[in-house]
Amino acid sequence: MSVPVLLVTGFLGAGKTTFINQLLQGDHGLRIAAIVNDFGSINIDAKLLDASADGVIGLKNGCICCSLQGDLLRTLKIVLGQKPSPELIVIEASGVADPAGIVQSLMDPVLWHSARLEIVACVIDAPDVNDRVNDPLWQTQLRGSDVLCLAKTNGLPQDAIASLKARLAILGKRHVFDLGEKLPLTVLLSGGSLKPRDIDYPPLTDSRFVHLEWEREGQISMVDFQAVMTELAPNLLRAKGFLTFCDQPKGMLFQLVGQRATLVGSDRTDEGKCQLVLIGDKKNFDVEVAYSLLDRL
Ligand SMILES: Nc1nc2c(ncn2[C@@H]2O[C@H](COP(=O)(O)OP(=O)(O)OP(=O)(O)O)[C@@H](O)[C@H]2O)c(=O)[nH]1
Repeated sequence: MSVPVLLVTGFLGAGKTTFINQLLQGDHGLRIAAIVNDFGSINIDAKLLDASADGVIGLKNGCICCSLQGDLLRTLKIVLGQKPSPELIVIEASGVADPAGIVQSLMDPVLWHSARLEIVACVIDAPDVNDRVNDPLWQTQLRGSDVLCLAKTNGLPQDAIASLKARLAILGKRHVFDLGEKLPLTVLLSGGSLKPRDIDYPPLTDSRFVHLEWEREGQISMVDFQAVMTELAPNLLRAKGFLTFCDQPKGMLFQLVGQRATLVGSDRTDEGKCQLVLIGDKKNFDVEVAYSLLDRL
């Protein structure tokens, strides 16, 4: 029998990993396998996904919408060969991916017999919509999806959420869910087209992003790190990493989306090691400058 595939897309930092973790922890009773695509070579998202998934496989060093299409198909075959086999496969696209490229790969007629694309869900950072609405990649991700899932609605008034849903409906998206309402998986899956589909536009090849990966053995100073990030943040779209700070007993997970940064204790850090990924727009993020600042830490 063919295993349904849920493809989760959405802009950098929209909330895809958080959403998938909620799915993995849900009481649906399904065996779910997750495939996660990190833009760089450091597999941060795979580490953040809940260990309860029936196998989390990270695909790194490229994007499954273009350079890693072959890897995606090979990985799906491995996942499908697991015993017992998964009842749902969730694929998390990287935040720079055009879902059309991934959908194209999944339309492979041989694969379709064993894994069928059920639905493409786009996670939207609700408070961020005004800043993103004219971004061509954001628009492409929206257009290539069957359902939209609004993340980060906690703290937004109900009428703001309702008007956002109405606005997205005008863009042709009838199925807009608020993730704050703890969406049942069955409801989400029922929003799909449930049949193979054609792509009616060429996938976007977006090379406007640059990223930097920085690793360091040993601890760093929190004050110095905050100073570096304060300098870099205005030119970043996304940053995430596991860090170990002097005088802190535990490693920490650092997340930056736009100008919102968080630092929380984490068990998933590698002992005594720092790993950081920064992503920005080529126009204003200077990787060399960023490296030189980080290397002073
Ligand atoms: N307040 C709040 N924060 C959220 C919510 N969802 C995600 N976040 C935060 O937003 C940041 C990014 O979340 P992720 O789930 O890693 O986003 P992502 O889309 O997987 O990010 P990339 O894959 O790196 O593009 C993290 O700091 C999350 O804790 C939410 O519903 N509410």
